[in-house]
Amino acid sequence: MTLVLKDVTKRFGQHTAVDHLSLEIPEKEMFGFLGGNGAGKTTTFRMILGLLDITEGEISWNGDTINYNKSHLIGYLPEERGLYPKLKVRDQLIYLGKLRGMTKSEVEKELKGWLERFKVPEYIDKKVEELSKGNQQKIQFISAVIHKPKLLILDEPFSGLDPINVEMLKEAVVDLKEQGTSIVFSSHRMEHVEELCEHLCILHKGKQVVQGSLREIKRSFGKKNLIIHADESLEFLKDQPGVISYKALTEGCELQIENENVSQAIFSALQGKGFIRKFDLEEPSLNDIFIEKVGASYE
Ligand SMILES: Nc1ncnc2c1ncn2[C@@H]1O[C@H](COP(=O)(O)OP(=O)(O)OP(=O)(O)O)[C@@H](O)[C@H]1O
Repeated sequence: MTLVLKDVTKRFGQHTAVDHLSLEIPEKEMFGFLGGNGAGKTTTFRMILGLLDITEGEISWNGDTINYNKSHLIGYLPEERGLYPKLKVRDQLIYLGKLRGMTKSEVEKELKGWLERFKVPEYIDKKVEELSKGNQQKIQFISAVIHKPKLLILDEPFSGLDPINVEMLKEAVVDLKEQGTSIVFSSHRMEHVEELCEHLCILHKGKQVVQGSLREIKRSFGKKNLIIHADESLEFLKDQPGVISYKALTEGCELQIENENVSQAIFSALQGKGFIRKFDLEEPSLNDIFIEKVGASYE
């Protein structure tokens, strides 16, 4: 059930939106697509789903192409949310569920379960236009998963949600993954991918700049972050060999260092420099990795 992209390119006229992208997205896993505005995430999803022609390359799932409009095995939360404003939530979901091969009573049972889980059971007979944007998004998420798809593609699932709803949706996504759904999602936010995904890809201007397992990506990056809290000034550490960058914190400093051995030397250099309250060697964040690979700050 692996999703495979082989050397996939999409051009819109002269503009290359996706540039020779090759990926293997493992089954029953959560895969993260990171990238800034216009990086090519939505275009890639639309090609995976068969909603957009591929200019060059191949995409297969279980060795076959995907036709989202004809498959009840796929769920898709598009970036541009597309519910019918005048329809009641119940009627809308029954309509969409039937398109995915469900009966009315199956849809109603699943829908009630999801609305209760999202703590909005009263929305079942409300028109979509009566709901806030964030709550409409929850309904659209339900419409993407109500038929229990095997492959779920979520385009920016957390954007526009308040922190409580982000958590609620994250938990739902993790549960679906544990039940065996393969999930691919895009985000602008590194921390969401860092928290949820085993494998990821960072796109920049249509090109893949990083790809692989989160653990491997961090390990192969080599550099580490060292956080030190102390009573005395630590500015002298700026000039220690192996220190790449120094950032002063209210309680001490954060250093980017070349490798673990440098932390050993810094530990020795701190002897006799007052009371050290914290000395933590951490993996680099995805943000650090992105900045290094793309050479630009990233939000
Ligand atoms: N139908 C189209 N016609 C022409 N250009 C397009 C079309 N769709 C997308 N593009 C261009 O392709 C590039 C990639 O767009 P895409 O929507 O895939 O990016 P994205 O990573 O999803 O960005 P965002 O995070 O802003 O949604 C952009 O430069 C965009 O302008």
